[in-house]
Amino acid sequence: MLQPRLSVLGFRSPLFNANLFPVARVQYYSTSIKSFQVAIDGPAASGKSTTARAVASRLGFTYIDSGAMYRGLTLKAMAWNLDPTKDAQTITNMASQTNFAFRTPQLPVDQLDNARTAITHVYLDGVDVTDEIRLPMITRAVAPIAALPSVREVLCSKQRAIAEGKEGQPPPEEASADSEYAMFLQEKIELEKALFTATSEGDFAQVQSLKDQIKELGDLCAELAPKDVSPESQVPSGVVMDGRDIGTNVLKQAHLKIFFEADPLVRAKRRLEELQRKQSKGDLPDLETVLKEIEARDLSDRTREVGPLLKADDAVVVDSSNMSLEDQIQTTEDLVRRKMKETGFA
Ligand SMILES: Nc1ncnc2c1ncn2[C@@H]1O[C@H](COP(=O)(O)OP(=O)(O)O)[C@@H](O)[C@H]1O
Ligand SMILES: Nc1ccn([C@H]2C[C@H](O)[C@@H](COP(=O)(O)OP(=O)(O)O)O2)c(=O)n1
Repeated sequence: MLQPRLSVLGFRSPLFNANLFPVARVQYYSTSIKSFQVAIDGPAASGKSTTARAVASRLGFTYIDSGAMYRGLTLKAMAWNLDPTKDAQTITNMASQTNFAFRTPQLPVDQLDNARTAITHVYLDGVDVTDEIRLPMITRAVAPIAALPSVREVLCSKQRAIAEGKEGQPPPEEASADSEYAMFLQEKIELEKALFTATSEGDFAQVQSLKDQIKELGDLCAELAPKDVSPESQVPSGVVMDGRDIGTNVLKQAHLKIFFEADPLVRAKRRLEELQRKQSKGDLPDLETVLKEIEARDLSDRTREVGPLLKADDAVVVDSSNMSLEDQIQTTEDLVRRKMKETGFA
C-alpha cells in the first residue's frame, strides 16, 4: 500500500480519492475542430507563455499552458514521494485522475506591463497551485516526469480535451462565489492551503484534523457541483496552447503553428530579469548559472524519446533574439489574424 509521506493540496478531493491504481484510461477526442487552434512551441524562455497569453487575451481566446500541467503533476508526485524511475504507473494513474484547469484574468492587454506580469491561475482538482508549481524544486524535478511516455499520453489527451472545452473548467471565481457549492469549495481550498503549511511544519495532529475536514467538504462539494452544464456551450471560439510538442503531437491539426527560437544567452538574460522582478536580490543566481540551466533543459527537452521539442514541418519560425516583447506579441497576433481570414474564421 502506498503511503503518502507528505500530503498536500487536494489529494483528498473526491476525484483524487476515487482510485489511485486502475489502469489509466486514455480518451481520444474527435478531430472535427470547432474553434480556431494556435499551437506555439519553443525552448524555455523563448517567450511562449507571455506571447500566447497576450495574444489569446487580445482575441478573446482561451490560453492553455501545457507546461503547467507537467509542473502540477510533478507537484503531486513529489507530495506523494513518488519516483518516476519506479512509480511510472502510479504517476500515470494520478495524471488521469487529476482535474487540471486554468483561469487567465482579463486585463487591458494593450498595456505591455500587463502582458509581462499577467498570470494564469492553474488549478489541480479545484486548488489554486499557481505559485507552488513555479518553485525551483518543481522546475528541477519536472523533466523526468515529462519524459514518461504513459504520462505524456494521458496529459496530451487531456490537453486536447481542454482545447475542445470538454475539460478544464476552473472553479467559480471568488467574486461570484455566492452559491453554496462555491462557498464550500472556497473553504476547502483554504483548508488545503492550511494542510500544505501544517504538513511542511510537521504538525501531524493538525494534519489529521485538516484531512478529515477536507474529506467532508470534498464529499459535500461533489454532491453540490453543478451537473447540467452543456459541453457545447463551453467550446471556446479559439485556443492558444503552448509547450514543446503542441504542433507536432497534441494539436497536429492546429490552424496555425508557430515555433519560437531565441539565442540561449538572450533567453538566459530574460529569465534572470524575470527573477529580478520577482524576488529579492540576495537569492538570485548569476547569469552563467541560468544559462547552464537553460542549456541543460534544452538538451533534455530536445533529446527525449517521446514528445521531444521539435519544430513541426508546417510551423512558422519566429526568432525573437532581436525582437522586443511588444514586437513578438504583435507579430504573433498578425500571423493569427491573417490565418483566421485565410481559413474563414474571420
Ligand atoms: N521578445 C522579448 N523581449 C524581451 N523579453 C521577453 C521577450 N519575450 C519574452 N520575454 C520575457 O522573457 C521571460 C520568459 O518568457 P516566457 O514567456 O515565460 O517564456 P517561455 O514560456 O517560453 O518559457 C519573461 O519574463 C518575458 O516577459
Ligand atoms: N508540452 C509540453 C510542455 C512542457 N513540457 C515540459 C518541459 C519543461 O521541462 C516542463 C515545464 O514547462 P514550462 O513551459 O512550464 O517551462 P518553462 O516556462 O520553459 O520553464 O514541462 C513538456 O515536456 N511538454
